Amino acid sequence: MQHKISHWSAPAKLNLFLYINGRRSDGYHELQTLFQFVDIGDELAISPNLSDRITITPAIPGVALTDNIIYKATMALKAHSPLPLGADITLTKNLPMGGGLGGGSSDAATTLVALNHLWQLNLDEEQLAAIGLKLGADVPVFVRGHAAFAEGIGEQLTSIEVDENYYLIVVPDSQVNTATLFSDPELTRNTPKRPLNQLLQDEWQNDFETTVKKRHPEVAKALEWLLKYAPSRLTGSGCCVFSEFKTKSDALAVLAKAPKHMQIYLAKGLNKSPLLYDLAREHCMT
Ligand SMILES: C[C@@](CO)(OP(=O)(O)O)[C@H](O)COP(=O)(O)OP(=O)(O)OC[C@H]1O[C@@H](n2ccc(N)nc2=O)[C@H](O)[C@@H]1O
Ligand SMILES: Nc1ncnc2c1ncn2[C@@H]1O[C@H](COP(=O)(O)OP(=O)(O)O)[C@@H](O)[C@H]1O
Repeated sequence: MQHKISHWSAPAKLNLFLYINGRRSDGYHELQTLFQFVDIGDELAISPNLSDRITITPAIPGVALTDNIIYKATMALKAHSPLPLGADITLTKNLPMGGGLGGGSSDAATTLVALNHLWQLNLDEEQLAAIGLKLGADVPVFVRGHAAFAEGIGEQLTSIEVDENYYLIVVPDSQVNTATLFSDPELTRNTPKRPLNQLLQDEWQNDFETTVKKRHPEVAKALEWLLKYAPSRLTGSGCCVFSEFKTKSDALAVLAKAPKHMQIYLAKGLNKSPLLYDLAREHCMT
C-alpha cells in the first residue's frame, strides 16, 4: 500500500424540492426530494497506511473524533477487511455544519469511496451505498454521485438530469437540528406522493420551510431578502436558503447587492459529483 497523499472532493448538495409524505413506524419519514450537487464543498486529503489507526486533522470543534461521521465511515469500511487498515485524513471544512448542505454526509461518502479505492477493498457502489445508508439517510446519493430524485427515507434513488443553474446560497446565523425538526408537532408531514413527471412540472417547494421560518427568524429574514430577486427556498432541513438563476451574471448582480454581514456563496449546480472525477483520476494513476 502506497502511503502517498491523494485529494478528494466532498461537494455540497441542494434539495431542489422536498416533500414529507408520512411517518414510518420506526419514526423515520417518507420523503420525495430532488438532490443536485453544487461546486462548493469540503476537501479531504488522505494517506492510507497499515497502522490500524485513523487520524483526522484538524479536529472539528465540538465534535469528538469518534462522533465525526468520517471516523464512523472508516470504521464501517475497516470491518470489511482482516488487515490493520489505517489512514491519516486532513479535512478542509468549508461547509457550514447542520446547514442542510449535506457536508457531513458528503464527507462520509467521500471517505467510503476514497478508502475503498486506496485500501483496495473492491466493494461495489451498491455495497458502499448500503454502508453509507447506515451512517445517514443522505449518504447514498453522495456515494453514487449523480443528481437524483429520492424516495423512501432518501435511499431509493433515480438518477436525473436537471438544469445546472447558478445559485446564491445564504447561511443564516442559526442552526437547525434535523431530528428536533422532524419531531416538531407543527411540521407538514402528509403531502400526497406525486409521480416524478408531475413533481418536475409543479412549483418546487420544501415542506420544512414554514416551520423552520417560524422557529428561526434569521432564516425567514434571509429568504425574504432573496425572494426580492429570484425564486428561493430552504434546502434540506435548513437552515441554508438558496435562490436560482439561469446565468452567472444574473447571480453576480444580486450577489453585489448582498449586505456586508451576510454569509453568501455563489455556486453552480452539478448533475455529476466532482468525487466521480477524483475517483476516475485515481484509477488512471494506479
Ligand atoms: C431531510 C434531509 C434532506 O436531505 O435533511 P438534511 O440533513 O439534508 O438537512 C435528510 O434526508 C436528512 O438526512 P441525514 O442528515 O443523513 O439524517 P439522518 O442522520 O439519517 O437522521 C437524523 C434524524 O432525522 C430524522 N429523519 C431523518 C431522515 C428521514 N427520512 N426521516 C427522519 O425522521 C430521524 O429522527 C433521524 O434520527
Ligand atoms: N465530518 C462532519 N462534518 C460535519 N458535521 C459532522 C461531521 N461529523 C459529525 N458531524 C455532526 O453532524 C451534524 C450535521 O452535519 P451536516 O451534515 O453538516 O448537516 P446537514 O446534513 O444539515 O448539512 C453536525 O452538526 C455535527 O454535529
